[in-house]
Amino acid sequence: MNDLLRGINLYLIGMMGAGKTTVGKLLAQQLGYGFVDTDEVITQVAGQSINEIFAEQGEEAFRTLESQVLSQLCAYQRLVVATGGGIILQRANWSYLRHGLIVWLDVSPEDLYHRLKGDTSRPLLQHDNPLGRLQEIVTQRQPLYAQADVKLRVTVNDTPEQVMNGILERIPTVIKTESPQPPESDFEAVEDEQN
Ligand SMILES: Nc1ncnc2c1ncn2[C@@H]1O[C@H](COP(=O)(O)OP(=O)(O)OP(=O)(O)O)[C@@H](O)[C@H]1O
Ligand SMILES: O=C(O)C1=C[C@@H](O)[C@@H](O)[C@H](O)C1
Ligand SMILES: [Mg+2]
Repeated sequence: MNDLLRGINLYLIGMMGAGKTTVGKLLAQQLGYGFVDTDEVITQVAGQSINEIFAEQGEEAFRTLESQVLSQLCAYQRLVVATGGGIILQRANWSYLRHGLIVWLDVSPEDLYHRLKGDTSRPLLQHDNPLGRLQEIVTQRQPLYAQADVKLRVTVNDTPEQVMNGILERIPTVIKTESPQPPESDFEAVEDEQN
């Protein structure tokens, strides 16, 4: 698999709660890659939680930080990057994501709700109807997530290990391999014609 990937980064995209952080860590371990979580880097750089950044600086400031962090990752190879759920919203981010292979973990709003109910760390879900909010956000973002190179539908029955294996199985089908060298005999035939 590492020969096929030739060090390119893997970017996991998808809704909050899709499993990008959970599966990303496993995938990095399996590939011997480094692991970076953009949400984690942002909270370290800002010295604030995501809730605090949204409340004190606003979502736009968060999106600016997110874009800066993502752009800097292009300088590195052999990374699995768990992105924030909204990373796909800014057009400029797509050129950074396209630096590597983009993998979408596609989870239904109902399954996301099941995973995240009671969670207070995602500011966009601090809502009186979190399931309705998830349904709205999924509907808005679906066409953007669908631009990924690898699209993996994940259901409640899929363990993080199964999701990781699903990603690894699909990579060979989407990697653009270098065109193979012609066999030795073809070179000889060309040389023969020239002589
Ligand atoms: N395949 C899975 N099966 C069961 N639970 C899972 C699976 N993937 C993730 N979870 C659980 O769902 C929750 C959210 O997962 P995680 O934090 O990895 O999502 P995320 O995509 O990184 O979300 P965010 O965009 O908010 O960072 C966690 O409690 C995690 O343990
Ligand atoms: O889907 C989103 O917009 C977000 C997802 C999380 O990963 C965080 O980046 C933040 O809570 C916003
Ligand atoms: Mg995450």
